[in-house]
Amino acid sequence: MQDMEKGTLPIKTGFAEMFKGGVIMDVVTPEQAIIAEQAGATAVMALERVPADIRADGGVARMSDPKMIKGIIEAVSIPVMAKVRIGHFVEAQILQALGVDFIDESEVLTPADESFHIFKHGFTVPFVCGAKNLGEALRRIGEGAAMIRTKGEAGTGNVVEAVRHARTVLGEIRAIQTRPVEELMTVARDLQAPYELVRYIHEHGKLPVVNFAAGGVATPADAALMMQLGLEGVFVGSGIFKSDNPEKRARAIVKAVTHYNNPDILAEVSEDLGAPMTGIGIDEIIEADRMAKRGW
Ligand SMILES: O=C(CO)[C@H](O)[C@H](O)COP(=O)(O)O
Repeated sequence: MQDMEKGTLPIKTGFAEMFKGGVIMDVVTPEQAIIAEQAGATAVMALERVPADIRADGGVARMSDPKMIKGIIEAVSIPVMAKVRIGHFVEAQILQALGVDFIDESEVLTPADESFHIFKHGFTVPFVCGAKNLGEALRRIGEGAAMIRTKGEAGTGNVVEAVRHARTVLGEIRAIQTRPVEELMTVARDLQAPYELVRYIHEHGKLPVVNFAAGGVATPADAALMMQLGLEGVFVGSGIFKSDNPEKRARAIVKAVTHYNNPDILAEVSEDLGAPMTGIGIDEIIEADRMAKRGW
């Protein structure tokens, strides 16, 4: 799609701005990618299994087969993202060589490195990364992420963790704005975040990159909830293609994100969608299976 070979940080973050107000959908086949594009997705995330299936299957989840990613790139005209394991910079080199438009360094896959994330400034392709709190978001931005998303708890169809992470990040941003400037170095120390980025938050009251919701969004109401909380767009993985009527649900979620403040439209698009994916209660997940705790 876009030539990212000379991708500087402003080009990468500017590209992410184009997704604002939109829905990015996980797809596992070219056919699903076409459904997503026709429903109005602003981008697709190409992967072999949606998070609900990764969770159900267990084992090691890795970067998808390049052939499958190429098939999806050929099928659609919207940007195509794909996932690498946390810290797996060789998987990222491969995806960059394939020409994907964005890389998700994702906790949904099995981490390759427990201590170190990818040095994303070293790539021309832009990256999106998950975060549970502001410190984590700023560390990823410090490493070069051009976009942030809440981690939520992917593959559960349960929005509660995405809400928790969104409220945490946005609440921490508001708290920084109230601090006098001389306290910001201590704030940076406590958050384990780069000082210059804490200064940016203090001055602007927002992250320096686009901030999306992800992990557990399954209904139009979930998507609108994340927007009303203050996020700038939504990733939906399992919620669409693990539901009864993916075409209709995909269109409904896109409309819900566009009209997130209009309850009449939200009521209309929520009607007769067929069964949503079966969700999982967060308490039903054992600690070891929590995807959100991967990465730091
Ligand atoms: O990293 C992601 C963005 O594509 C995940 O796939 C996303 O969090 C999806 O989670 P879910 O399946 O719960 O919607």
